[in-house]
Amino acid sequence: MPQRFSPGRCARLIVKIGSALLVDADGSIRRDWLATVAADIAAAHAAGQQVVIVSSGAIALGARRLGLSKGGRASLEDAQAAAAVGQIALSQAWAELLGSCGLTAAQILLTLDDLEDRRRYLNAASTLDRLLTLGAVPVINENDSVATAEIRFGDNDRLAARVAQAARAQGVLLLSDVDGLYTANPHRDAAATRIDEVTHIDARIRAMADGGSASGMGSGGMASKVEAARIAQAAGAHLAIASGQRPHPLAAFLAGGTGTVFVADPVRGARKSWLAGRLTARGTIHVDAGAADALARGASLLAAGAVTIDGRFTRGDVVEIAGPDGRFARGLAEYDAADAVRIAGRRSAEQADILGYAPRSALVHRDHMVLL
Ligand SMILES: Nc1ncnc2c1ncn2[C@@H]1O[C@H](COP(=O)(O)OP(=O)(O)O)[C@@H](O)[C@H]1O
Ligand SMILES: N[C@@H](CCC(=O)OP(=O)(O)O)C(=O)O
Repeated sequence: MPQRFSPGRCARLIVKIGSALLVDADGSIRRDWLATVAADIAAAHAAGQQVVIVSSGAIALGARRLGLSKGGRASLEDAQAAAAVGQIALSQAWAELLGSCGLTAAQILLTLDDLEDRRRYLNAASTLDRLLTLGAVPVINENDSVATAEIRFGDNDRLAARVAQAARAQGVLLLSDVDGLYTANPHRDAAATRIDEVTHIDARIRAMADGGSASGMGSGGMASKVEAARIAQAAGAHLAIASGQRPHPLAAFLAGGTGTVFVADPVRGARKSWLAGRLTARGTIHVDAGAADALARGASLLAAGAVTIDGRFTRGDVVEIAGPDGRFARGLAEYDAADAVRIAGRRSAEQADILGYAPRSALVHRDHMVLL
């Protein structure tokens, strides 16, 4: 295990547990195994660490109880119903198992919007902070019963990375049925080898990860873990993928077990890190090559460099910025879309006449922009 991520030293650690680990093939909770995870968390807690659990499994658990096909994922309505039934069983199991180790479980169910909207994000962050300070162990899942197709994470990997950001955690551990990122899906390619450390996620790394879930219970596959890693890195947290197949998986990893570590980027400001981790944007500003170069060197985006503008956004909304080679930055719009369209490609001197008011210094200011 690379020395740069020492999970035992993280004051705050997020541990995400996938459906395939939590739920048996017959649809029941793997209680004995889960008890060993609870014991590991209690040990970490006793050593002074604050641990947040992101627990999948509601849909898989509920599907069995409702007799739904395809693990409850045949339709959005099935998944919503299955989650409503499964989540009760899941919370009960966590409350009992953590309780028997002397810990207080605290459930939080989040939707994508709770973390994408800055005000709601700050609200969720302060709830988390308070719970951790009070010594409780937050157990988080997506609120699948009300999540809709458009407004949902759909996988708990990216949710865990966003939670790490909200909790200002130093590390995320994704426990899965596979012990890391391989050069190809190891279930399909016997020659695939595990990668120990990734500092920069590029197209080559993304191409290694399949989106499908071999167990048929999970949803994200490796692709969502790599995307989660990118969010965590940008938030200044290390992320590791490790196997949860055996009892006491957290203790095994903390003791130096194997896995793939995605090394954190240098920490940036809280707002920029929130921006980098966002999953949605209201529009896209397409810029020319000159503007793309200027932004890469740290400049603000001036209206003169904009070529076309897509989407409906208002001032302060998050927009993506795409150059000739594709999307490369994200920031807060200084104008509503309608005004942005009117001044796109125009020099500063022309803008006041077009707008009828004094133009702002940029379409997207560099203080409210991150390069991806
Ligand atoms: N490059 C890869 N390296 C490792 N596993 C991969 C890769 N590409 C795809 N996978 C698949 O990802 C699966 C883990 O994702 P998933 O089933 O969603 O797990 P979880 O329920 O833990 O989120 C592995 O079992 C494997 O089949
Ligand atoms: N929120 C869903 C889990 C979705 C999910 O990410 O599953 P997994 O890929 O197993 O971590 C549930 O509780 O069933």
